[in-house]
Amino acid sequence: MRQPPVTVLYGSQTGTAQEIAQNIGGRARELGLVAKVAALDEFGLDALTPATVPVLVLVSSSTGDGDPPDNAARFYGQIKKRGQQPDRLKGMTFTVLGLGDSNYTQFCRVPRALRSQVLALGAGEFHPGKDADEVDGLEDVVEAWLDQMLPALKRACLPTVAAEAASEGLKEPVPPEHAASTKPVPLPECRIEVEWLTDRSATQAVLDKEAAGATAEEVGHRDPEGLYSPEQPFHAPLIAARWLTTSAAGDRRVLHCELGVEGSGARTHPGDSLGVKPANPPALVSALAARLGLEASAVFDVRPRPGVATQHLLPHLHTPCSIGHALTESVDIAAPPRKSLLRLLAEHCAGEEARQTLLRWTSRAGRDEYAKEVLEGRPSLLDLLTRFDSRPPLAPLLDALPALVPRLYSIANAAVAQPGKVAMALSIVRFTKACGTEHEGVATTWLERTAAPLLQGSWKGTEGPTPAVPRIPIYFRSGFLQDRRHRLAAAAPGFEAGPSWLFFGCRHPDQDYLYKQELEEFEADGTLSRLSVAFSRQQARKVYVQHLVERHAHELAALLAHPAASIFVCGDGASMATGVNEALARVLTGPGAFASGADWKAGAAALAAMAREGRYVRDIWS
Ligand SMILES: Cc1cc2nc3c(=O)[nH]c(=O)nc-3n(C[C@H](O)[C@H](O)[C@H](O)COP(=O)(O)O)c2cc1C
Repeated sequence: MRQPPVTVLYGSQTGTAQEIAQNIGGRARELGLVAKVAALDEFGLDALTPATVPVLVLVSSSTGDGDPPDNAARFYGQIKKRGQQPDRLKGMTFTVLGLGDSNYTQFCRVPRALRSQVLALGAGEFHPGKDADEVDGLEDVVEAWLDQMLPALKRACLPTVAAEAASEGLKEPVPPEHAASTKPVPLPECRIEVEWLTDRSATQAVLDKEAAGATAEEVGHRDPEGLYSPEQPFHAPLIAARWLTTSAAGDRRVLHCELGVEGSGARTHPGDSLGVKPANPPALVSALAARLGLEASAVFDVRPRPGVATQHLLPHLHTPCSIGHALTESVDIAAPPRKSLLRLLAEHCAGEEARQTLLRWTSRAGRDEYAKEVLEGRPSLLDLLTRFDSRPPLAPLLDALPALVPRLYSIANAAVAQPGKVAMALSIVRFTKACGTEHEGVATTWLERTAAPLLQGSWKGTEGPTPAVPRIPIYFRSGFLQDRRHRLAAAAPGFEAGPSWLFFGCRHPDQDYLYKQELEEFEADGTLSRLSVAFSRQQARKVYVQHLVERHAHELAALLAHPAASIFVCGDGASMATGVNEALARVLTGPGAFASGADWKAGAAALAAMAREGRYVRDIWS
């Protein structure tokens, strides 16, 4: 009897789930199984049948506010549609690994929904799923789950007749790989072949189309509902830009950009965000193409390798396209390379020592080295190719590189106050890495370059470059305030608004007090009942917003006792949101919790209840 194949499908916004899925595929192959790996949208719901996919492993993250990653959005929308045949997936056996972050209100919403839909359609589980939380650190949890899941996967793949005979030998799970294992991650399977276009006129037509940029039809695209996507964005002109920080703020530079959205049909709300599709820095693109020995103007197409039957393979590549275009617009070349990519580089190193180093970094024993050299050191793909003298071929490289995905920015104004435009504030990311080269944040430096004529005062008219602006709802702080001001002005006579208190944090009043003028106006005209600003670097001791929350614990507790009281937190998820969460939990535990250091579990439960009721909303990033 033929062995059933394993299908590993992933939904991944920033590449973590993709990396884990590739790793599962590789390890399944090492166990002698036939495994294929694809993004959920590459594979497509139509192809998901018990006959084609008898054994399924799903790995997915969530993005936005519990939304599906871009490469899973179509599949997710389809599988959640009502009216599907209830036993469509009967006979399929599956498991789900969810990746999430419990700082988000909708923890693991997408993997959980995928699991319940696949179950509802009649499939059964061969192994219990797992929700892995960034807060606990993904690696240990995922590795422990894999150690248990892989033997179960092998058992699930035994043909039924053979299963009975062999089950004796497999009763004991395959022993977990030892933490100190020096075994490198498996080499990712390359699913594509590259075909170079040699016909001159066909090549020229592709280059001309790329040089012309978005067509009039694309620029003119309007959705009647105001709904846009990375594939069909609304092309918004950049109409204004200014710095929100002074030169005294040193390396902290925050840029305010305004985009025209007149006629888009979009109705943005406080808390919504913008997705902006950036382009990689031109200098990095040319240097990378040169290092790989490729002409930026060479045009290629891709086709699946024999045996790879995936519906929409690498849809982000938009082939046929030029090398320059693919490296600029389609793949993420600036992110720290994942282990599967390092494994590929190791295969194509000139020297054995370099190869061994890279292989070690991908193994469990080399985990600390990987963390130090790659996660902390942040070398780009180019840095590593240069350092290790590696030259991988184009096809596996394109298959291994994550897609260049839109970056999300909270909307910094309110549609009700400023109809027809959306604003965003972004910190420019640029620093020198341990290896000595510069790291440029892809989207922020691209927006800075795009806004340069406005910043230098050399702007003519309002026609400008056209960043893509899909509508992705999450929360934003300043939008909330402007919205409140207008709601108050428009309120019926006698309407009494409750109090509003903003805790705002920055470094120094003269350097990075973002939107100072607007916030002070809000306080003066009563939009805000109270404004408390923490300047972390104005005095010797660091003061952050969570310290102000603690300082005002009694007054805050009284306000939050109101059954309609709401808390909105926006900003850095790594330290601010965690610190504020703890401070608020203490506030809600009751007076004296700060002074006595009492256990604040009761406060944490009260916060969780507020989150469930939509009264504790966090828009955070790290
Ligand atoms: C902008 C953004 C929004 C996120 N939203 C959620 C969410 O709503 N729920 C959740 O559990 N995790 C959320 N996360 C956490 C990711 O799911 C988690 O970091 C995951 O490991 C990312 O995997 P990926 O790289 O495959 O996308 C979010 C992360 C980011 C950056």
